[in-house]
Amino acid sequence: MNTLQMNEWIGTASKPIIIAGPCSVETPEQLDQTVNYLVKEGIRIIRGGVWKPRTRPNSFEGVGEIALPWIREAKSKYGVQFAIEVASPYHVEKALEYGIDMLWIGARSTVNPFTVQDLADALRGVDIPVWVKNPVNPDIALWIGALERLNRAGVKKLGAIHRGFSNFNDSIYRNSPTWQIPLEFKTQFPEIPLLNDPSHISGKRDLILPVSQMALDLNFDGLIIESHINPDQAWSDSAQQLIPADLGKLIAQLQTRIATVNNPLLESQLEVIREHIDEVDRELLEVLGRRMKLVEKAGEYKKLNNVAIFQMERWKKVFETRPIWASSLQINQEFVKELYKLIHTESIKKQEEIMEGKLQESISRK
Ligand SMILES: O=C(O)C(=O)C[C@]1(C(=O)O)C=C[C@@H](O)C=C1
Repeated sequence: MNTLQMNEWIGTASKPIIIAGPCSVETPEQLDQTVNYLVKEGIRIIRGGVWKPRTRPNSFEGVGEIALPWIREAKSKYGVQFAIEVASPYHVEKALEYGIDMLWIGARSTVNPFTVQDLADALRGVDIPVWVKNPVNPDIALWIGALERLNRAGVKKLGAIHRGFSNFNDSIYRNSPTWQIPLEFKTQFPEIPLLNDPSHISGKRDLILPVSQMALDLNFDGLIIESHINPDQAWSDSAQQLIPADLGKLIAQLQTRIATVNNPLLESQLEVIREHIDEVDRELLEVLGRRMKLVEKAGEYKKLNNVAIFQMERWKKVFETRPIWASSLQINQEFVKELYKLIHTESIKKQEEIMEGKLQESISRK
Protein backbone atom coordinates (compact mmCIF):
# COMPACT_ATOMS: atom_id res chain seq x y z
CA MET A 1 0.00 0.00 0.00
CA ASN A 2 1.13 3.50 -0.78
CA THR A 3 0.85 5.14 2.64
CA LEU A 4 2.69 7.83 4.58
CA GLN A 5 4.91 7.12 7.59
CA MET A 6 3.28 7.69 10.96
CA ASN A 7 5.45 10.68 11.94
CA GLU A 8 4.49 12.43 8.70
CA TRP A 9 0.87 12.68 9.75
CA ILE A 10 0.55 12.19 13.48
CA GLY A 11 3.10 14.88 14.17
CA THR A 12 5.18 12.63 16.43
CA ALA A 13 7.19 9.47 16.05
CA SER A 14 7.31 8.89 19.79
CA LYS A 15 5.39 5.89 20.92
CA PRO A 16 2.92 5.05 22.30
CA ILE A 17 0.49 7.44 20.62
CA ILE A 18 -2.48 7.88 22.92
CA ILE A 19 -5.91 8.87 21.64
CA ALA A 20 -8.47 9.24 24.41
CA GLY A 21 -11.94 10.62 24.93
CA PRO A 22 -15.52 9.75 25.67
CA CYS A 23 -17.32 6.88 24.00
CA SER A 24 -19.97 9.43 23.00
CA VAL A 25 -20.06 13.18 22.92
CA GLU A 26 -23.13 13.88 25.08
CA THR A 27 -23.38 17.57 25.99
CA PRO A 28 -21.18 20.66 25.48
CA GLU A 29 -20.34 20.60 29.23
CA GLN A 30 -19.43 16.89 29.30
CA LEU A 31 -17.19 17.38 26.27
CA ASP A 32 -15.56 20.55 27.57
CA GLN A 33 -14.79 19.10 30.99
CA THR A 34 -13.56 15.77 29.65
CA VAL A 35 -11.22 17.47 27.16
CA ASN A 36 -10.06 19.93 29.83
CA TYR A 37 -8.99 17.10 32.15
CA LEU A 38 -7.57 14.92 29.37
CA VAL A 39 -5.33 17.78 28.22
CA LYS A 40 -4.05 18.02 31.82
CA GLU A 41 -3.07 14.35 31.50
CA GLY A 42 -1.08 15.15 28.36
CA ILE A 43 -3.59 13.90 25.78
CA ARG A 44 -3.39 15.78 22.46
CA ILE A 45 -5.71 13.69 20.30
CA ILE A 46 -9.28 13.32 21.51
CA ARG A 47 -11.80 10.73 20.36
CA GLY A 48 -15.56 11.05 20.68
CA GLY A 49 -18.53 9.30 19.11
CA VAL A 50 -21.06 11.50 17.34
CA TRP A 51 -23.02 8.83 15.49
CA LYS A 52 -23.00 5.49 17.32
CA PRO A 53 -23.76 2.22 15.54
CA ARG A 54 -25.47 0.28 18.31
CA THR A 55 -26.32 -3.40 18.32
CA ARG A 56 -29.91 -3.02 19.58
CA PRO A 57 -32.33 -0.34 18.32
CA ASN A 58 -33.30 1.07 21.70
CA SER A 59 -29.78 2.05 22.71
CA PHE A 60 -28.50 5.63 22.59
CA GLU A 61 -27.29 6.19 19.02
CA GLY A 62 -25.24 9.34 19.53
CA VAL A 63 -26.40 12.95 19.61
CA GLY A 64 -25.56 13.33 15.92
CA GLU A 65 -24.35 16.41 14.11
CA ILE A 66 -25.33 18.89 16.84
CA ALA A 67 -22.10 17.70 18.53
CA LEU A 68 -19.94 18.98 15.68
CA PRO A 69 -19.97 22.69 16.68
CA TRP A 70 -19.19 21.67 20.30
CA ILE A 71 -16.20 19.72 19.02
CA ARG A 72 -15.02 22.65 16.91
CA GLU A 73 -15.26 24.83 20.01
CA ALA A 74 -13.28 22.37 22.18
CA LYS A 75 -10.64 22.00 19.47
CA SER A 76 -9.98 25.71 19.31
CA LYS A 77 -10.21 26.22 23.10
CA TYR A 78 -7.77 23.42 23.99
CA GLY A 79 -5.69 23.16 20.80
CA VAL A 80 -6.35 19.43 20.44
CA GLN A 81 -6.93 17.22 17.42
CA PHE A 82 -10.23 15.38 17.28
CA ALA A 83 -11.16 11.97 15.84
CA ILE A 84 -14.70 10.74 15.21
CA GLU A 85 -16.29 7.65 13.65
CA VAL A 86 -17.90 7.89 10.22
CA ALA A 87 -20.20 5.26 8.78
CA SER A 88 -21.71 7.00 5.74
CA PRO A 89 -20.73 9.56 3.08
CA TYR A 90 -22.99 12.06 4.89
CA HIS A 91 -20.96 11.63 8.10
CA VAL A 92 -17.77 12.23 6.07
CA GLU A 93 -19.22 15.37 4.51
CA LYS A 94 -20.26 16.76 7.91
CA ALA A 95 -16.96 15.82 9.59
CA LEU A 96 -15.02 17.67 6.88
CA GLU A 97 -17.34 20.68 7.09
CA TYR A 98 -16.57 21.04 10.82
CA GLY A 99 -12.80 20.56 10.51
CA ILE A 100 -12.54 17.18 12.25
CA ASP A 101 -8.87 16.12 12.17
CA MET A 102 -9.08 12.33 11.94
CA LEU A 103 -11.73 9.77 11.11
CA TRP A 104 -12.15 6.17 12.05
CA ILE A 105 -14.19 3.45 10.41
CA GLY A 106 -15.89 1.21 12.95
CA ALA A 107 -15.85 -2.57 13.17
CA ARG A 108 -19.43 -2.84 11.96
CA SER A 109 -18.61 -0.82 8.83
CA THR A 110 -15.29 -2.54 8.05
CA VAL A 111 -17.22 -5.79 7.79
CA ASN A 112 -19.19 -4.49 4.80
CA PRO A 113 -17.23 -3.81 1.59
CA PHE A 114 -20.14 -1.76 0.12
CA THR A 115 -20.06 0.61 3.11
CA VAL A 116 -16.27 0.84 2.99
CA GLN A 117 -16.35 1.57 -0.74
CA ASP A 118 -18.96 4.34 -0.21
CA LEU A 119 -16.70 5.86 2.46
CA ALA A 120 -13.63 5.53 0.24
CA ASP A 121 -15.49 7.27 -2.62
CA ALA A 122 -16.55 10.07 -0.26
CA LEU A 123 -12.90 10.49 0.80
CA ARG A 124 -11.45 10.58 -2.72
CA GLY A 125 -9.19 13.60 -3.05
CA VAL A 126 -9.50 14.48 0.66
CA ASP A 127 -6.35 14.74 2.77
CA ILE A 128 -7.47 13.44 6.16
CA PRO A 129 -6.07 10.60 8.30
CA VAL A 130 -8.31 7.55 8.54
CA TRP A 131 -8.08 4.75 11.10
CA VAL A 132 -9.72 1.44 10.23
CA LYS A 133 -10.94 -0.77 13.07
CA ASN A 134 -10.82 -4.51 12.54
CA PRO A 135 -14.11 -6.08 11.39
CA VAL A 136 -16.31 -7.63 14.12
CA ASN A 137 -15.45 -11.11 12.84
CA PRO A 138 -11.87 -12.41 12.87
CA ASP A 139 -11.31 -11.97 9.13
CA ILE A 140 -7.99 -10.30 8.41
CA ALA A 141 -8.71 -10.12 4.66
CA LEU A 142 -11.74 -7.87 5.28
CA TRP A 143 -9.61 -5.59 7.44
CA ILE A 144 -6.86 -5.37 4.81
CA GLY A 145 -9.46 -5.00 2.05
CA ALA A 146 -10.95 -1.95 3.78
CA LEU A 147 -7.53 -0.29 4.02
CA GLU A 148 -6.85 -1.11 0.37
CA ARG A 149 -10.16 0.44 -0.75
CA LEU A 150 -9.28 3.67 1.08
CA ASN A 151 -5.73 3.62 -0.21
CA ARG A 152 -6.93 3.17 -3.80
CA ALA A 153 -9.16 6.21 -3.31
CA GLY A 154 -5.98 8.15 -2.47
CA VAL A 155 -6.07 8.07 1.35
CA LYS A 156 -2.40 7.90 2.36
CA LYS A 157 -2.62 8.78 6.04
CA LEU A 158 -3.87 5.36 7.03
CA GLY A 159 -3.79 3.50 10.33
CA ALA A 160 -5.41 0.41 11.82
CA ILE A 161 -7.11 -0.18 15.16
CA HIS A 162 -7.37 -3.56 16.84
CA ARG A 163 -10.59 -3.54 18.89
CA GLY A 164 -11.07 -7.30 19.25
CA PHE A 165 -13.61 -9.71 17.79
CA SER A 166 -17.20 -10.57 18.73
CA ASN A 167 -17.69 -13.64 20.87
CA PHE A 168 -20.61 -15.46 22.41
CA ASN A 169 -20.06 -14.11 25.93
CA ASP A 170 -17.85 -17.09 26.68
CA SER A 171 -14.81 -15.00 27.30
CA ILE A 172 -13.63 -12.61 29.99
CA TYR A 173 -13.38 -10.03 27.24
CA ARG A 174 -16.20 -8.04 25.68
CA ASN A 175 -14.42 -8.65 22.37
CA SER A 176 -11.78 -11.39 22.15
CA PRO A 177 -8.35 -9.93 21.39
CA THR A 178 -7.23 -12.93 19.26
CA TRP A 179 -3.77 -11.36 19.21
CA GLN A 180 -2.51 -13.49 16.31
CA ILE A 181 -4.65 -11.44 13.90
CA PRO A 182 -3.14 -8.00 14.67
CA LEU A 183 0.28 -9.66 14.78
CA GLU A 184 -0.30 -11.11 11.32
CA PHE A 185 -1.47 -7.64 10.23
CA LYS A 186 1.70 -6.04 11.60
CA THR A 187 3.86 -8.65 9.90
CA GLN A 188 2.22 -7.96 6.53
CA PHE A 189 2.02 -4.16 6.91
CA PRO A 190 4.80 -3.01 9.26
CA GLU A 191 4.59 0.52 7.83
CA ILE A 192 0.93 1.03 8.83
CA PRO A 193 0.51 2.37 12.39
CA LEU A 194 -1.43 -0.05 14.55
CA LEU A 195 -3.32 1.04 17.66
CA ASN A 196 -4.97 -1.14 20.25
CA ASP A 197 -8.40 -0.32 21.69
CA PRO A 198 -8.28 -1.87 25.17
CA SER A 199 -11.65 -0.33 26.12
CA HIS A 200 -13.67 -2.30 23.57
CA ILE A 201 -11.65 -5.47 24.11
CA SER A 202 -12.03 -5.30 27.90
CA GLY A 203 -15.57 -4.02 28.30
CA LYS A 204 -14.66 -3.28 31.92
CA ARG A 205 -12.18 -0.99 33.62
CA ASP A 206 -10.01 -3.51 35.43
CA LEU A 207 -8.85 -5.26 32.25
CA ILE A 208 -7.75 -2.08 30.46
CA LEU A 209 -4.27 -1.97 31.98
CA PRO A 210 -3.28 -5.60 31.23
CA VAL A 211 -4.67 -5.40 27.69
CA SER A 212 -2.85 -2.10 27.06
CA GLN A 213 0.40 -3.52 28.42
CA MET A 214 0.05 -6.61 26.25
CA ALA A 215 -0.41 -4.36 23.19
CA LEU A 216 2.75 -2.39 24.02
CA ASP A 217 4.66 -5.62 24.65
CA LEU A 218 3.60 -6.71 21.16
CA ASN A 219 4.98 -3.47 19.73
CA PHE A 220 1.71 -1.73 18.88
CA ASP A 221 2.19 1.94 18.02
CA GLY A 222 -0.35 3.24 20.50
CA LEU A 223 -3.69 3.02 22.26
CA ILE A 224 -7.15 4.49 21.82
CA ILE A 225 -8.84 4.54 25.21
CA GLU A 226 -12.27 5.69 26.31
CA SER A 227 -12.30 8.34 28.99
CA HIS A 228 -15.27 10.24 30.43
CA ILE A 229 -15.56 12.86 33.11
CA ASN A 230 -18.21 10.79 34.90
CA PRO A 231 -18.24 7.22 33.53
CA ASP A 232 -21.03 5.96 35.79
CA GLN A 233 -23.38 8.52 34.23
CA ALA A 234 -22.14 7.94 30.66
CA TRP A 235 -24.83 7.51 28.01
CA SER A 236 -22.96 4.59 26.44
CA ASP A 237 -20.25 2.07 27.44
CA SER A 238 -20.30 3.21 31.06
CA ALA A 239 -18.43 0.15 32.46
CA GLN A 240 -15.34 0.56 30.30
CA GLN A 241 -14.64 4.30 30.54
CA LEU A 242 -11.99 5.75 32.85
CA ILE A 243 -11.97 9.20 34.43
CA PRO A 244 -9.12 11.27 32.96
CA ALA A 245 -7.09 11.10 36.20
CA ASP A 246 -7.24 7.29 36.17
CA LEU A 247 -6.25 7.28 32.52
CA GLY A 248 -3.22 9.38 33.47
CA LYS A 249 -2.32 6.87 36.20
CA LEU A 250 -2.73 3.99 33.77
CA ILE A 251 -0.46 5.63 31.20
CA ALA A 252 2.15 6.23 33.89
CA GLN A 253 2.10 2.53 34.80
CA LEU A 254 2.63 1.32 31.24
CA GLN A 255 6.05 -0.10 30.45
CA THR A 256 7.30 0.75 27.00
CA ARG A 257 9.67 -1.70 25.34
CA ILE A 258 12.25 -1.18 22.64
CA ALA A 259 11.27 -2.73 19.32
CA THR A 260 14.54 -4.49 18.58
CA VAL A 261 17.75 -5.22 20.45
CA ASN A 262 20.47 -2.80 19.35
CA ASN A 263 22.98 -3.46 22.09
CA PRO A 264 25.58 -5.98 20.73
CA LEU A 265 26.00 -7.75 24.10
CA LEU A 266 22.24 -8.25 24.55
CA GLU A 267 21.99 -9.21 20.89
CA SER A 268 24.56 -12.00 21.28
CA GLN A 269 22.92 -13.24 24.50
CA LEU A 270 19.57 -13.36 22.76
CA GLU A 271 21.20 -15.12 19.81
CA VAL A 272 22.42 -17.94 22.11
CA ILE A 273 18.89 -18.38 23.48
CA ARG A 274 17.51 -18.38 19.93
CA GLU A 275 19.93 -21.11 18.88
CA HIS A 276 18.63 -23.25 21.76
CA ILE A 277 15.09 -22.50 20.68
CA ASP A 278 15.98 -23.67 17.14
CA GLU A 279 17.33 -26.95 18.53
CA VAL A 280 14.30 -27.53 20.73
CA ASP A 281 11.95 -26.73 17.83
CA ARG A 282 13.70 -29.36 15.73
CA GLU A 283 13.21 -31.94 18.51
CA LEU A 284 9.59 -30.83 18.92
CA LEU A 285 8.90 -31.38 15.22
CA GLU A 286 10.66 -34.73 15.23
CA VAL A 287 8.42 -35.87 18.08
CA LEU A 288 5.37 -34.50 16.28
CA GLY A 289 6.45 -36.36 13.15
CA ARG A 290 6.71 -39.59 15.19
CA ARG A 291 3.20 -39.03 16.51
CA MET A 292 1.93 -38.49 12.97
CA LYS A 293 3.50 -41.78 11.82
CA LEU A 294 1.65 -43.59 14.63
CA VAL A 295 -1.59 -41.86 13.63
CA GLU A 296 -1.01 -43.07 10.04
CA LYS A 297 -0.50 -46.61 11.34
CA ALA A 298 -3.77 -46.35 13.27
CA GLY A 299 -5.40 -45.07 10.05
CA GLU A 300 -4.16 -48.07 8.07
CA TYR A 301 -5.48 -50.38 10.79
CA LYS A 302 -8.86 -48.61 10.65
CA LYS A 303 -9.00 -48.89 6.87
CA LEU A 304 -8.17 -52.61 6.97
CA ASN A 305 -10.80 -53.31 9.63
CA ASN A 306 -13.39 -50.82 8.42
CA VAL A 307 -13.30 -48.81 11.67
CA ALA A 308 -14.48 -45.16 11.83
CA ILE A 309 -11.77 -42.50 11.86
CA PHE A 310 -13.23 -40.41 14.67
CA GLN A 311 -12.98 -42.26 17.97
CA MET A 312 -14.85 -40.09 20.43
CA GLU A 313 -14.01 -41.95 23.65
CA ARG A 314 -10.31 -42.07 22.84
CA TRP A 315 -10.27 -38.45 21.72
CA LYS A 316 -12.03 -37.35 24.93
CA LYS A 317 -9.40 -39.18 26.94
CA VAL A 318 -6.54 -37.59 24.98
CA PHE A 319 -8.15 -34.16 25.27
CA GLU A 320 -8.68 -34.50 29.03
CA THR A 321 -5.34 -36.00 30.00
CA ARG A 322 -2.89 -33.88 28.00
CA PRO A 323 -3.71 -30.56 29.72
CA ILE A 324 -3.24 -32.32 33.09
CA TRP A 325 0.15 -33.67 31.98
CA ALA A 326 0.98 -30.18 30.73
CA SER A 327 0.17 -28.45 34.00
CA SER A 328 2.72 -30.57 35.86
CA LEU A 329 5.25 -29.21 33.33
CA GLN A 330 4.08 -25.62 33.98
CA ILE A 331 2.53 -25.38 30.52
CA ASN A 332 -0.73 -23.49 30.21
CA GLN A 333 -3.67 -25.90 29.98
CA GLU A 334 -5.72 -23.75 27.59
CA PHE A 335 -2.76 -23.56 25.21
CA VAL A 336 -2.42 -27.36 25.26
CA LYS A 337 -6.15 -27.78 24.58
CA GLU A 338 -5.88 -25.54 21.51
CA LEU A 339 -2.75 -27.40 20.40
CA TYR A 340 -4.47 -30.78 20.69
CA LYS A 341 -7.50 -29.56 18.75
CA LEU A 342 -5.12 -28.73 15.89
CA ILE A 343 -3.27 -32.03 16.24
CA HIS A 344 -6.51 -33.99 16.23
CA THR A 345 -7.79 -32.14 13.14
CA GLU A 346 -4.54 -33.03 11.38
CA SER A 347 -4.83 -36.69 12.51
CA ILE A 348 -8.34 -36.89 11.04
CA LYS A 349 -7.13 -35.30 7.79
CA LYS A 350 -4.24 -37.77 7.51
CA GLN A 351 -6.47 -40.76 8.23
CA GLU A 352 -9.04 -39.53 5.69
CA GLU A 353 -6.29 -39.44 3.08
CA ILE A 354 -5.40 -43.02 4.04
CA MET A 355 -9.04 -44.13 3.82
CA GLU A 356 -9.32 -42.56 0.39
CA GLY A 357 -6.11 -44.34 -0.54
CA LYS A 358 -4.31 -41.12 -1.52
CA LEU A 359 -1.42 -41.75 0.79
CA GLN A 360 -1.04 -45.39 -0.32
CA GLU A 361 -1.04 -44.32 -3.98
CA SER A 362 1.56 -41.65 -3.43
CA ILE A 363 3.67 -44.07 -1.38
CA SER A 364 3.45 -46.83 -4.04
CA ARG A 365 4.33 -44.28 -6.78
CA LYS A 366 7.57 -43.39 -4.95
O1 LIG B 1 -6.80 -43.37 18.71
C1 LIG B 1 -7.09 -43.35 17.49
O2 LIG B 1 -8.02 -43.99 17.01
C2 LIG B 1 -6.33 -42.45 16.61
O3 LIG B 1 -6.43 -42.58 15.41
C3 LIG B 1 -5.51 -41.34 17.19
C4 LIG B 1 -6.30 -40.06 17.39
C5 LIG B 1 -5.25 -39.02 17.90
O4 LIG B 1 -4.80 -38.19 17.12
O5 LIG B 1 -4.89 -39.11 19.09
C6 LIG B 1 -6.90 -39.63 16.11
C7 LIG B 1 -8.23 -39.75 15.81
C8 LIG B 1 -9.22 -40.25 16.76
O6 LIG B 1 -10.42 -39.51 16.74
C9 LIG B 1 -8.67 -40.36 18.12
C10 LIG B 1 -7.36 -40.24 18.40
